[in-house]
Amino acid sequence: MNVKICGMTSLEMTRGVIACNPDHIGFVFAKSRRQVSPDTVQSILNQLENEQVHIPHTVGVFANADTESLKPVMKSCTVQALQFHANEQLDICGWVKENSNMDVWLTLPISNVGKIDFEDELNHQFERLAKAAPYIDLLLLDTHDPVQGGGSGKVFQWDVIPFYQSRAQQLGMPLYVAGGLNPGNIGSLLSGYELDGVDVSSGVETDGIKDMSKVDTFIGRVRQHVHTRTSLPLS
Ligand SMILES: O=C(O)c1ccccc1N[C@@H]1O[C@H](COP(=O)(O)O)[C@@H](O)[C@H]1O
Repeated sequence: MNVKICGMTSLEMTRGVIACNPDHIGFVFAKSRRQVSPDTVQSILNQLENEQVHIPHTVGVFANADTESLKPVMKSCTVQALQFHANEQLDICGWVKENSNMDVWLTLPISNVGKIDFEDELNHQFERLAKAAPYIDLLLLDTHDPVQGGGSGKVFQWDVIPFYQSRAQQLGMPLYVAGGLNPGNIGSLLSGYELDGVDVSSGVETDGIKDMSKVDTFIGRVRQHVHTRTSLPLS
């Protein structure tokens, strides 16, 4: 069971989050109040390397990305995975693999729709990603957010998770869950579902800034639910 803490915006915040021992940290390149530039991220990573801090697997987060928007990150930043939200065109997954050695994480947006619509949505999503599947390393479920594509702090109806788990397993892809997680609801998510990983941003913040006490409690609760699966895409 892996845990990603997303939305680092400063050196001090990144240092504090890393001290809580997450498996992945995320930097948001999408338009968001958490948006950071590739140069800022690289300067944070360089400084931590100079301090000999052990840096976890790093993920860059995009929404509605096109290849032009990826180029500055691929050129000047050493994040190890790119996470795509709200991408209409999935050719971008193959393009990343042809042009870098970065992992590709694809987010599937979950709307809180009724059961019949949900089955249509599920089929549509997996038909759409079939062609790009060879280039995708990991699937992430997040609450559909029509405005910025993710990071809304809202929970989706978790009872759809097993349907996505079985499709992800058929494709041999790990499945992570995000969307409105926090120290108060993570225990109930993990008691109900055996996941490969979880991802959080808003729920470990106070007044829009990462709150190390919440980060530490969240990660501690995830660690209580450690499973034995080990073959996950940590570079
Ligand atoms: O965090 C953001 O600002 C963001 C912006 C645009 C797309 C994705 C974003 N973050 C990702 O959203 C999910 C859920 O976050 P939350 O815990 O509900 O706030 C997570 O995967 C973040 O990486």
